[in-house]
Amino acid sequence: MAMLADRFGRSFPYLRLSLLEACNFRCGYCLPDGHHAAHGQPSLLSLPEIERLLRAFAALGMRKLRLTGGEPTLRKDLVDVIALAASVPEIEKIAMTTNGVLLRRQVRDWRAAGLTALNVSVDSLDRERFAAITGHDRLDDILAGVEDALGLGFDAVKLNAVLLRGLNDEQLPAWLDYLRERDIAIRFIELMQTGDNRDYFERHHVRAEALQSQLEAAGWRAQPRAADAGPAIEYAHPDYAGRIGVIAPYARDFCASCNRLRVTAKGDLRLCLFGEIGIPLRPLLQDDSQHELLCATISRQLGIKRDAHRLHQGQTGLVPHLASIGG
Ligand SMILES: Nc1nc2c(ncn2[C@@H]2O[C@H](COP(=O)(O)OP(=O)(O)OP(=O)(O)O)[C@@H](O)[C@H]2O)c(=O)[nH]1
Ligand SMILES: C[S@@+](CC[C@H](N)C(=O)[O-])C[C@H]1O[C@@H](n2cnc3c(N)ncnc32)[C@H](O)[C@@H]1O
Ligand code: SF4
Ligand code: SF4
Repeated sequence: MAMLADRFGRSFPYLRLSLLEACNFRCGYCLPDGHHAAHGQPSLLSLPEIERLLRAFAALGMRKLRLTGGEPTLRKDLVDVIALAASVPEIEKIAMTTNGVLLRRQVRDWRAAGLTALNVSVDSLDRERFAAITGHDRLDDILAGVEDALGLGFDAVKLNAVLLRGLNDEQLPAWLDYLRERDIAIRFIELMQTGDNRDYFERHHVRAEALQSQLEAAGWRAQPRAADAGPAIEYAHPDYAGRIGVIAPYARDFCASCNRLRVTAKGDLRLCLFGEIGIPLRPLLQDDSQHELLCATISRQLGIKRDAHRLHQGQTGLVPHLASIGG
């Protein structure tokens, strides 16, 4: 079967699957008022639907799956979802992005079910700042869960912090202390505008380039990217066990290395994080006999994937907030 490719020569080994839109946090840039269930919301994809979806993407060359949300760990059958993904032979990497609140209690179960990599969002190492940004005073618990995860033999454990002017953009020294002895990556993400966060964006957006120059001046060196890697440019330094990544979506040519597709919790294919259309796949996930049609539908849609987002023009596409698609 043909591998997924688009008009711009890009291929797509990486699928980001959102397991649900709900979240238990209230990050100021994402869900400042918390999650509110929409009336008449369709039920989440069932395990058989997820299995058909993963088998189709795997047949089309997907080798890395990321589970995301909302908060993916709120899904009651998460361990079954991970085990199901692990049973698809072509899928080599099963990663998840989480706010980390359930790490301490559940990370061993996720690892045992087959999770191979973990990204945890930690916007600040300062307890009060963390609570102010996320709406929850849970930093200590989350960091303890990260320590647990580091002992479980994951291929990678990474942290994510959204760079926020005036809230956490002067905390590099604390991060450097944290990274000195730990084999972990912290990735600083440039805040992205979405449909709902315009005022917050205007107040707190800060370009990531200044941080990159600062790192380079201090002897951090950019590392080569793997073909299935996410969008971070990762830097290493001989004096530190950990690494620093920078995700700079407003940088020139950011989208040239796009290698990922998304499926929402309702089963819509999204060709871009900031795309204008959702292609409903759920009707094609109802029976194993639909496999070929499902694969052909996904492949065909790649023909209309755009070269890049239009964030510089303030076009944020369908997403009201990144919890609605999984980032
Ligand atoms: N604009 C844009 N942002 C992205 C894209 N992929 C990931 N991000 C953002 O990068 C941040 C970190 O994403 P993660 O869920 O940790 O995934 P990742 O960076 O692909 O992770 P790795 O596979 O470990 O490199 C989130 O804020 C995402 O929204 C993308 O295709 N476009
Ligand atoms: C949408 S969350 C979903 C997974 C999980 N709830 C979490 O926070 O890790 C995925 C990632 O997107 C990031 N994110 C959310 N909104 C963002 C925005 N407007 N700009 C940049 N990153 C954002 C979060 O910090 C998180 O690292
Ligand atoms: S960034 Fe993640 S944890 Fe924060 S509100 Fe959005 S979905 Fe929830
Ligand atoms: S913004 Fe769209 S095109 Fe650009 S890297 Fe992200 S998903 Fe790919």
